[in-house]
Amino acid sequence: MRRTMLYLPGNNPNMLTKGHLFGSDGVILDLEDAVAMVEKDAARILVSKYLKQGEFGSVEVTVRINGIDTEFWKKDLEAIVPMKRLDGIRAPKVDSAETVKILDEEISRLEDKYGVPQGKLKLFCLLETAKGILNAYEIATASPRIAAIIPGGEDLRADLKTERSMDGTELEWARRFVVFAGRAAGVDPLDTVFSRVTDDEGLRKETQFIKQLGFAGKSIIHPNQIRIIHDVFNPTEAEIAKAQKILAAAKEAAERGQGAVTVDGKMVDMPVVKRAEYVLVRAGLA
Ligand SMILES: CC(C)(COP(=O)(O)OP(=O)(O)OC[C@H]1O[C@@H](n2cnc3c(N)ncnc32)[C@H](O)[C@@H]1OP(=O)(O)O)[C@@H](O)C(=O)NCCC(=O)NCCSC(=O)C[C@@](O)(CC(=O)O)C(=O)O
Ligand SMILES: [Mg+2]
Repeated sequence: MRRTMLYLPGNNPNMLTKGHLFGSDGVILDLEDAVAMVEKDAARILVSKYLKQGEFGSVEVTVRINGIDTEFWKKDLEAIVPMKRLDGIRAPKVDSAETVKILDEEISRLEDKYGVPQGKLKLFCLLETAKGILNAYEIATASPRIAAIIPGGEDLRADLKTERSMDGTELEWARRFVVFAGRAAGVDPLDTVFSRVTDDEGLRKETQFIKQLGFAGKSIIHPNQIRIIHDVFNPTEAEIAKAQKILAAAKEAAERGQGAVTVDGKMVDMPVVKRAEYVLVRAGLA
């Protein structure tokens, strides 16, 4: 599950040490925008050291490298690819399949060089420009490494020459498009960060909205955001009971040779069964 992926600034030993203890599904050790230019080299060394020696429990560990238009990205990859505890790479500002190919080739070269199984490292692509959003499907299908596509809301707002609103209207179309592209490609659509770290109600509302759109989870910047997002994504007891009732009724119907049946006055057919199964997957019961 990728309900929550917590950013840990790569130059902050305090956050790198305890970041995996808060209960998020993943952590993102950041070498890009959370790290000032003068700290880039120090952060790379620190992150590499944490991947080598640090304890991350069972969370999914990714590193956000710098963009391929910078002088840093190759050095970033060289420092992290050999490290056993790395599960994936979050690439910023991906705007075309060509960007994915460049990243893919370099990661493959380094996997070969360091004896890492080919394809072990997954790619999480941040789409942070209008061009990147429009190319979402070709990006999502550009390599078997792609695990997720993610709109980078803050950079995208800058590219769109708009501002952050309370309800995120300016991102609505991009979010819907990323969900369609991700689901069509069979990769996870993950949402961008919610920047108002003390606005719990705002976060809950936004999470309910993006879950309803079809996102699989959300990037986060503060540990306090984890509980709220899990609360929204985790099925309730009532949802679990309903899903179990639907699956039992559908099984009985199938045994009688019926494809559709009524449960509590509503039709249950194959798509409803699939959704019920997904509820149980999210509850960890399937
Ligand atoms: C916001 C703030 C400064 C607030 O700090 P404050 O210190 O005021 O918070 P407090 O409440 O006082 O912290 C209480 C205790 O929790 C600890 N604690 C807090 N945050 C923690 C954490 N993340 N990990 C572990 N520990 C944490 C803290 O160390 C303290 O521990 P202690 O001192 O021991 O009591 C802090 O959270 C923070 O730096 N966040 C990460 C920021 C970041 O990474 N930005 C870049 C990624 S986004 C981006 O790039 C946008 C994107 O590119 C992509 C996209 O959308 O995906 C786009 O374009 O959209
Ligand atoms: Mg960004």
